[in-house]
Amino acid sequence: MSSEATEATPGSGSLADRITKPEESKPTDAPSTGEDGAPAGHNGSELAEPDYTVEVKLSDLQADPNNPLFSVKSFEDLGLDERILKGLATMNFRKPSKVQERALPLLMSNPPKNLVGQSQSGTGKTAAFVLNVLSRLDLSTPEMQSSPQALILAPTRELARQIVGVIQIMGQFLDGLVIGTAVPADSNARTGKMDCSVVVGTPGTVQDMIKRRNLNPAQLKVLVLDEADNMLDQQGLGDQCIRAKAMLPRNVQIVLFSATFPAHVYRYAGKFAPNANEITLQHEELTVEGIKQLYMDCDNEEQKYQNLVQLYGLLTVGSSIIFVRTRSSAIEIERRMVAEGHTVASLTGGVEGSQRDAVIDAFRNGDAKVLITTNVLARGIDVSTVSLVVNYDVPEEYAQNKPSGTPDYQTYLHRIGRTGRFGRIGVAISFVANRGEWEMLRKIQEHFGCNIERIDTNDWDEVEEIIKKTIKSTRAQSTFKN
Ligand SMILES: Nc1ncnc2c1ncn2[C@@H]1O[C@H](COP(=O)(O)OP(=O)(O)OP(=O)(O)O)[C@@H](O)[C@H]1O
Repeated sequence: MSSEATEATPGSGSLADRITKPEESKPTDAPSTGEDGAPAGHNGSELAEPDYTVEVKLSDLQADPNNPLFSVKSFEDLGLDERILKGLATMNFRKPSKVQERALPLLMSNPPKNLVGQSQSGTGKTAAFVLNVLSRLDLSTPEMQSSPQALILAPTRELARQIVGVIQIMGQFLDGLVIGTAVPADSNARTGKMDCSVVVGTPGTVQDMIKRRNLNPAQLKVLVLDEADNMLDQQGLGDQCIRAKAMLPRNVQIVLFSATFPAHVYRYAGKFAPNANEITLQHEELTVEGIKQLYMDCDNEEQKYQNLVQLYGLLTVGSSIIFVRTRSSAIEIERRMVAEGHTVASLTGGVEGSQRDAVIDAFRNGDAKVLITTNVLARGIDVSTVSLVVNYDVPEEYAQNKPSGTPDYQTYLHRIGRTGRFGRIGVAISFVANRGEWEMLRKIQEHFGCNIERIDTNDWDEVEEIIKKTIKSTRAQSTFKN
């Protein structure tokens, strides 16, 4: 796994920067929502796409028992508090997805039980754990409002901030709810106390805050690990999670979620969250149907760059993410493309937090449409306008016990899962420049039993037609009619 996802500088920042009350962040008018559910400005699709012809209804997908978005129940049936239902209504969430419908009764029953939950990328795992967290809070006194009662850990600052955004909107009608963000501070930031009801953060910073007594774990009732397989499997992050858990009350409810749980991590997850209820996927259910997977042959590394530039006009049709192996190649590709007059942004683990925040925020709101990044953004990031993912380098695993040329299956699935969110269609193109990459992609295809189609770069008109056609249907399906 890439070391990019680990935190560079555990620390803590100013209170004002880190703690938000929902009422402060509430827009003056009712939040505008994308037709699919998520509010605009919080990843929702506010796409005004006039030129499509096909419409796939979200309600049709949610009525199909074989679809991961299927449910028979409504949110009302799940016994949620009125104020939380009101929050969901502003997000235009009409019906739960399969994982939400299955997980919520298990999560919310008493006495609380641990849960290990798996569901495909983009199927609404965040809401599943956030709704349980919000349901379990006691906000009856100012003292409780400022006592951390739930702790949510995520592998990167971007994901932690995104989860904070979801809680802000979903919990906006819960008076007294205060949310704290515990992510590495910029080097000049001050330290502050986490006087809030929910803390979302990265493991190193959280562990550090507990140690420095800036975060009092005494009242914690729920611990959530998002992207749990990655957190538990990755050196550094795993240790930080274990140490953070050891500092929490013994009876805390432990909730682990991910789209992927490779067998060895799954066994370990069972130890981290003992006697847990389990929601798992069959191996053949892992891939998301709406993502069209393609690959392009490139003669050499330089031709990868040339192909990317050729693709550029298509990339800007929606938003797109280009995944590369190293920070230095992200920076180099950005430099060359910008020098040639293209507008692209890059985000890697090598830059200060505030700069990373500025880049991801620009990407979310559409100011930057092409984002070059490493595995640091492979997981969890939810930007519904992403219609194209490029694997500039096929993801490879670099574990000591793995021979070179071992594909990183999980990362492939998470990377391509940045598109095709909640029933949308997206395109994922992998560049293949040598025998090794070709072999890895072949293994990925075999592993997931999926079809990764070749597109011929000798005829760019045809390439354009294939991708545009799919992106066009992507856009068609981005505006769900409920
Ligand atoms: N019940 C719902 N109705 C409508 N939209 C929903 C619903 N639940 C979630 N969504 C939307 O679906 C998108 C994907 O949700 P989320 O980010 O939680 O997926 P995920 O399962 O955590 O994916 P990943 O594995 O990539 O982290 C979000 O934009 C979210 O707002």
